[in-house]
Amino acid sequence: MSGKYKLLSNVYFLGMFATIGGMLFGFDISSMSGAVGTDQYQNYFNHPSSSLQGGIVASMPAGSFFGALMAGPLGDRISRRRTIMLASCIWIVGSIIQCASVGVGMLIVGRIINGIAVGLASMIVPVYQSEIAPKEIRGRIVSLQQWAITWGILIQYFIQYGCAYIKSNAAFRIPWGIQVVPGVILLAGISLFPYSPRWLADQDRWDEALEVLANLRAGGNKNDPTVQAEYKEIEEVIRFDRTQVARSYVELFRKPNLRKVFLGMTLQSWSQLTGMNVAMYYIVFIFQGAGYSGNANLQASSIQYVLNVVMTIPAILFIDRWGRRPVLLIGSTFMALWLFLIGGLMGKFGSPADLEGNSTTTWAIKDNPSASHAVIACSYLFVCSFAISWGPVSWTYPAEIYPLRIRSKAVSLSTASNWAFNFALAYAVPPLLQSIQYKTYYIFAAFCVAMTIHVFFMFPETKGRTLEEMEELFNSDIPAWKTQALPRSHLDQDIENIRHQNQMADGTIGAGAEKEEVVTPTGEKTEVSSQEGFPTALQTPVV
Ligand SMILES: OC[C@H]1O[C@](O)(CO)[C@@H](O)[C@@H]1O
Repeated sequence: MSGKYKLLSNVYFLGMFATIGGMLFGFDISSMSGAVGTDQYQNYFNHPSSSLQGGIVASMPAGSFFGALMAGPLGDRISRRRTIMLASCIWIVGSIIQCASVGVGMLIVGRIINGIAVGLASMIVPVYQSEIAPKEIRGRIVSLQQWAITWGILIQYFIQYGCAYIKSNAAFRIPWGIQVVPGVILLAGISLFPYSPRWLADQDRWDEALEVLANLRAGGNKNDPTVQAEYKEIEEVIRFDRTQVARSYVELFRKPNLRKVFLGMTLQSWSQLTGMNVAMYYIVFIFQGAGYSGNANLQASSIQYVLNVVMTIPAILFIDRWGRRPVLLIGSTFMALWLFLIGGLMGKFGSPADLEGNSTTTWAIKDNPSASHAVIACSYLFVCSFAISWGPVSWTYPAEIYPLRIRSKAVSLSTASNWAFNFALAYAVPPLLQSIQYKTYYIFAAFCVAMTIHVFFMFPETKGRTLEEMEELFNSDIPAWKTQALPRSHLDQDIENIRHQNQMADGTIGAGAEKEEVVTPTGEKTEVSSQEGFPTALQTPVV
């Protein structure tokens, strides 16, 4: 392979670059946070009422919901790669419309269009990443998506913060205009990227699939045992898939897919029900409740966005070693703890508050710096607990559990669930904070307890399995809490077999048919000649 294309076959580079799609998501989350507080914005749009402002904010997640649903069929039909290109184009158009808005109507149209782009990208980027990544680092590569989201939130927050100091009447437009830049970079970059090898194989473009796989895994060597074994597995699964029911949304809700589809959708819904986006959208209100105002509030908020970026890094580095289940379980247990503490501290040390010019914060801690600091500390710890766990895993898990024939549509549904709850909470939280004040945190804490129980009993461990093996894992009767200790992936054994066969063909080792013990899915032990290789992908070597 020519050196020029080296980068374009480096999984880290491809995975990292594709996450610019995730960055758009982050931009989207904080694209209003700074603008709404400026006089220029308020005067230009005639001081939108709070419900109109709510509509302006929520128009983006609403667009994203539909974008995520559209991404599934598009990803199958025009390819993952072209869907990312399409998302970039739509994003550029939406950003230009927002930046040039001459009224609320145009602003909302621009935000809906941007939302559609984000919905498309938020669904298809993790699918593309998971399909190009080898199983050993798949969790890490897909987690980059969440990292990019956190960067997007942070960068956009600071751009808006900075623009609030520019005296021009048009300053509030600058952050929306700047959004065009990542869209153009993503479009230009992705147009040079390879197609997903799994998508190519599914289109019967087998030679190209093998070529891309060889480039991604072995510097272009198609005979490399790793490439051969993975290619063989993809081929087996696609042939098997074709004997199954036709691909349609209806199939998603039938056995054996229903369980996986339900898990993917609930995982994404739970990730929103942790209350993390309350911390992202309404952090100013939380800190007002803790007794912070003005600049102190803005600085405290920015620390939280920085923590969100920093604490996603350990997840990226270690997710493939730690596994998905422990990370989810520990994350939600701690989040429940911090939320109960925030609610408890506010309940004990707070009192009804009538904050001038703000109708949302009706309960606050006054003149008790220790209690205020404790609430802020818990809120930071909450963000850290989310960033290291549910943030990345809520993307990794759905992108890896579905078979190819339904992957695109099923990830569409799980991503759309994220957006549906994102939208609902963006609306529901201000009135909740106003009416039941600090008790709102107890509701989210209770959700965190519920999700911990749900994960413990229902979510199998997926670390180190190939995408093709998931079928077997989810259809087995092994209880979820025992899946952590299952034997290693059979792909590793297949690779060893191919290597062994190659050595025999080379004459490097003797022709004696060594016997190896394997366990079939039904639990029987049997001896297989390693000379023959493993006849099907369904055997699991004894470890
Ligand atoms: O990092 C926080 C962000 O992460 C997400 O949950 C996506 O995984 C967003 O909804 C949220 O704003």
